[in-house]
Amino acid sequence: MTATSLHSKTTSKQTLEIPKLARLSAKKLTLKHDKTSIIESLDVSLPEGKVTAIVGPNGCGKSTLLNGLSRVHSPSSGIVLLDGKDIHSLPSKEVARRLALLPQDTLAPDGITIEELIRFGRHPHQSMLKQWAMDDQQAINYALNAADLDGLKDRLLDTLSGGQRQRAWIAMSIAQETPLLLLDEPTSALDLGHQIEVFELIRHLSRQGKTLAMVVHDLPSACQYSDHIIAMKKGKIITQGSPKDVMTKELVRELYGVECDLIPDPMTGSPILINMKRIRS
Ligand SMILES: Nc1ncnc2c1ncn2[C@@H]1O[C@H](COP(=O)(O)OP(=O)(O)OP(=O)(O)O)[C@@H](O)[C@H]1O
Repeated sequence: MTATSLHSKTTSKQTLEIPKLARLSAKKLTLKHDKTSIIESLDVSLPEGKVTAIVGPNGCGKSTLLNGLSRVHSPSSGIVLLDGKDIHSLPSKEVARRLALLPQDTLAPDGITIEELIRFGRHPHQSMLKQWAMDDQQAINYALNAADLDGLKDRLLDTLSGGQRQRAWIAMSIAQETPLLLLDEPTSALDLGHQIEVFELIRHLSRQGKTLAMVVHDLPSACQYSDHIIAMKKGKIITQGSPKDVMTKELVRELYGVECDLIPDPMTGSPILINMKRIRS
């Protein structure tokens, strides 16, 4: 692991074609587990070309929402629109060319290497008419490099540490080269250095035109690395907007039962949380 950030590495090496924007939104979306509504009649839209952080306490429905938006979870009512069309009416491959989801729980076949895992990300780009080509290998090399995995590409996935495995899955999502990328806690297993690299990569991808949404527990990172925050509680969006506008002492207390002070980052103006103290268990 080098101290070089992914951002600087990805800008200094091969650059892939900038993908077109894709729009993802939901109207009156209701998602249930068993017969219980987790998300009810929710309207949401991801700002194009921006990083959205979805925050909120455990169990409030963040993963359920991400799974609903990526059509892993079918709505009980309401609609998810991908570029204006009902996502459930679109062919799977077409969706997979526009939208990649990195779920919280991942499962890979036994005995595959990192590079083989990342190759799965190219599947939506293959067809009878388009076999494996140079752009596929380029996308894999880019993803390996972006996730700091060049030296590990031939290692078996099940021999890796949790953080290395998480980076391999992030690389697979990047190799899919979709304009929309949804990431469920992408840095949960990563050390501080790799967390920063992944957040910088996410920001870098948004600067290339991609639309990203990530579920994040770490509020300071959500404020620092997102353009837009969606704050959820009990299956509802209680507020959303830029970190500067949204992040208040009152919000932190309401979401997490934590008192804190907020000071502006001297460089970016985004809020920094200090003096955090739990006020109820
Ligand atoms: N497969 C399932 N079957 C039944 N209930 C589920 C299932 N998955 C999630 N739930 C319930 O749905 C609610 C929302 O879960 P979800 O995973 O979306 O929350 P979350 O905000 O992502 O939580 P966390 O921060 O802990 O990951 C929780 O009450 C959870 O227990």
